[in-house]
Amino acid sequence: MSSIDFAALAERDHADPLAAKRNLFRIPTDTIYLDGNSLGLMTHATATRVQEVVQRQWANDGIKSWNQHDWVNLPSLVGDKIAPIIGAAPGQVICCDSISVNLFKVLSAAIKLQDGRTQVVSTQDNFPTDLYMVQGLSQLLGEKHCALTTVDENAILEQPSQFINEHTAVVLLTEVNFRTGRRLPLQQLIAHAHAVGALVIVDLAHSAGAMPVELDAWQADFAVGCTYKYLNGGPGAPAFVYVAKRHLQRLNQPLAGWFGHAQPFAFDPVYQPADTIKQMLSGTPSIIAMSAVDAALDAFTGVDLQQVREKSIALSELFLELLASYDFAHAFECISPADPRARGSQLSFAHDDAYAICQALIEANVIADFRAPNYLRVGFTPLYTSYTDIGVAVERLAAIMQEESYRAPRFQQRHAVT
Ligand SMILES: Cc1ncc(COP(=O)(O)O)c(C=O)c1O
Ligand SMILES: Nc1c(O)cccc1C(=O)C[C@H](N)C(=O)O
Repeated sequence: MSSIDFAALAERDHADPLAAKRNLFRIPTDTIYLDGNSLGLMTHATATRVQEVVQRQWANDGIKSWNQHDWVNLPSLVGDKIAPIIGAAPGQVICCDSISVNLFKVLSAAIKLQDGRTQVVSTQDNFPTDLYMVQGLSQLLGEKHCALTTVDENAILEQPSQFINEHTAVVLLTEVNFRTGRRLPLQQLIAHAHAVGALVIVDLAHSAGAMPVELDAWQADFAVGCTYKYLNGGPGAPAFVYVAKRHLQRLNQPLAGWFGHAQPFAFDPVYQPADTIKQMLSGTPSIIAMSAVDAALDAFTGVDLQQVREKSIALSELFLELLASYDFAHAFECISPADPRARGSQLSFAHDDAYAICQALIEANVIADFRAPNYLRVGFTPLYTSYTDIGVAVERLAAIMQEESYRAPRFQQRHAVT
């Protein structure tokens, strides 16, 4: 048995320097949303902006809007808004396509820069699309030009020289593991890769907006990330890609589309890439979706990402502490690192009944998610998750576990998206 001290949690919310940011978001009624690591919530400003783009810009100004509302520069404007969140100086980030497509562009370009080296090293448990993109490129170019080696996360940390060495062309690392929430020490791994002449591509899907990221200071070569998780850009929102300034003049990305041309409206039959980050564009940007990202990013105005990180750690530690006070806690094996500095902004628990428990939580308006084979994930978004939220979530979880309501047949039925 346990009882949660909600007065103490309310005090922590009162003292929270980020508390006011919660008002910028549409929080579904009576809902504790712990899935911002998959799809962030919508801001009020986003809804207003999408209305504006659709009802006024497109409806009234039609094609004139490319100039009148600067639609044509939206990818780089949004890129420059994302840049400070990931520690990049202006001119190195652009918003476009998906992580998958952007990975294909930077992987191909990086391999080409390496002139002779062919090995791409990544982690076995990386998000599958990252590995698929290397496999696809390998099929296209042939194993002799691009070959994937996957390595266990522990092994890469314990013996970096064994896996990242003079044979390695590119190291592809996701900072935070989507399944376990484990955070890799990127700065250290980038330094090691550079010492042996390898280039590094970083996937920031679970980092951007959740913690400080210092791409320029770490000297990352390339990075990709999505805007639909902690940046709250909306379902399928366009992703971003970072190319370090030092590579911009000598890059050759293969999805050479007209928006990446030096002069798209010259309609030149011969491709001539822009010499700026715009060369990473391919086709026409999705303006409505990108406008949603643009508006959502305003929630980061004045935000200190160190404070975001501190609150993320405090929320996750609170979750663990409250959970531990219940008898049923022993059945939840936390597979995320015990040291909060080695985690992203989520906790993952292995439990034999994780799927049914997750469904029961969702029915109780605690939105968590499930990842195969038996992991329950809870994500913390410091801009809108409160300390009281954590108390309510654990209290509702306790009711589900104590009453064993998750055993009901309706919670066993699997959905297509989990
Ligand atoms: C680490 C990581 N990379 C890539 C993706 C997917 O990228 P996209 O669907 O934008 O191609 C995800 C989640 O969807 C992810 O967690
Ligand atoms: N991108 C997603 C989607 O289009 C549908 C459902 C979930 C997602 C996700 O973001 C999955 C996510 N990358 C994960 O960490 O599991």
